[in-house]
Amino acid sequence: MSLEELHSIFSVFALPIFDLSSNILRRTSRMADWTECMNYGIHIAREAREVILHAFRIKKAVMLKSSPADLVTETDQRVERMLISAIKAKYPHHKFIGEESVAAGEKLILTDSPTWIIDPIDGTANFVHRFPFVAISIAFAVNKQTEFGIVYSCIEDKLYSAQRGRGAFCNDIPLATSGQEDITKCLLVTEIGAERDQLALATMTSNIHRLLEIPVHGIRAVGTAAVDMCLISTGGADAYYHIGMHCWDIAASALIVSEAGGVVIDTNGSEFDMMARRVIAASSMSVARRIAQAIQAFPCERDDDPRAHPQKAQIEHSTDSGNDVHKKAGGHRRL
Ligand SMILES: O=P(O)(O)O[C@H]1[C@H](O)[C@@H](O)[C@H](O)[C@H](O)[C@@H]1O
Ligand SMILES: [Mg+2]
Ligand SMILES: [Mg+2]
Repeated sequence: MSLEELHSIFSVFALPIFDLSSNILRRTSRMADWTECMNYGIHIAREAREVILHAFRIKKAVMLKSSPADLVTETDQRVERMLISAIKAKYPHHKFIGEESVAAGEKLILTDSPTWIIDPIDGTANFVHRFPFVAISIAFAVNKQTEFGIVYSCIEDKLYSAQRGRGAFCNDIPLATSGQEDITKCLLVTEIGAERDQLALATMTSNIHRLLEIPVHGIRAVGTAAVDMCLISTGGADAYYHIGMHCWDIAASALIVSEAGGVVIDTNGSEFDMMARRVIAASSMSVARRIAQAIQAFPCERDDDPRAHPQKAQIEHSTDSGNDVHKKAGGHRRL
């Protein structure tokens, strides 16, 4: 009987054993070595990359989610299905939070159980337009703490990985942030996101304006939050900030940045919370705090808020990227 099943039985009686079993789970996860799990995650990410590389080159059926800029394709759904079924086959008691499973109506609940947090294609708009920055992001959490993170930038063939307490790597080469402490010497990355309402757009553009006038050296947007953040871990950029992304976009890369010697905080300056949909990842705390001081956030429902992720109305939209964009019937999307 798994510890999670033990939890559910004894928690009903609220017996002292319940505390004992959760303490066992905590101690076990602290002692556990998740290397074998991470290596399996890397193995299936490599398999998923082959599917993405093939689909990258061909015409795609594009569907819309929360806005005309929030795209999804059959490949996103197929890759997520492939990853989750491969993991279930090896680790049947593990839990999952997947971007496209949540979009299809699954509840987003992070428990103490071993949980895989998956974005099958981070940078779907790039994928649709054949803009060559498309990543698979896989994080693994136990007791709500990320134990390892994998970000595979598929077209670049750069596999970023980190295990808690054991450093960060890109294609097995150790990573280190720039360590930059002077905001006026920083190159920033951010994302414009899929929000197209006036408040979000005004907030995003005023944040860019305020940061540029500090001044900073520049601001870039690669189109995938996961790769943006991995660039901080390489020292290729010095800080990333974003409001509105989801846990699956950044759970893996947040660990990769911190294991490369960077800092990851909330945009309000408090401790990072992967469900809050706000993040600053930086080469140093002084740069992170300076960005927190300069920017404002627009309101976002937490990822783990039960009211979040309602089935969004599907919007008709045409695109000039040579792909067919079509309306999805209402209700849950097939996965
Ligand atoms: O939907 P995918 O998985 O492509 O994730 C991207 C979001 O769609 C953007 O809004 C967001 O701004 C980031 O670009 C994020 O990577
Ligand atoms: Mg994403
Ligand atoms: Mg995605």
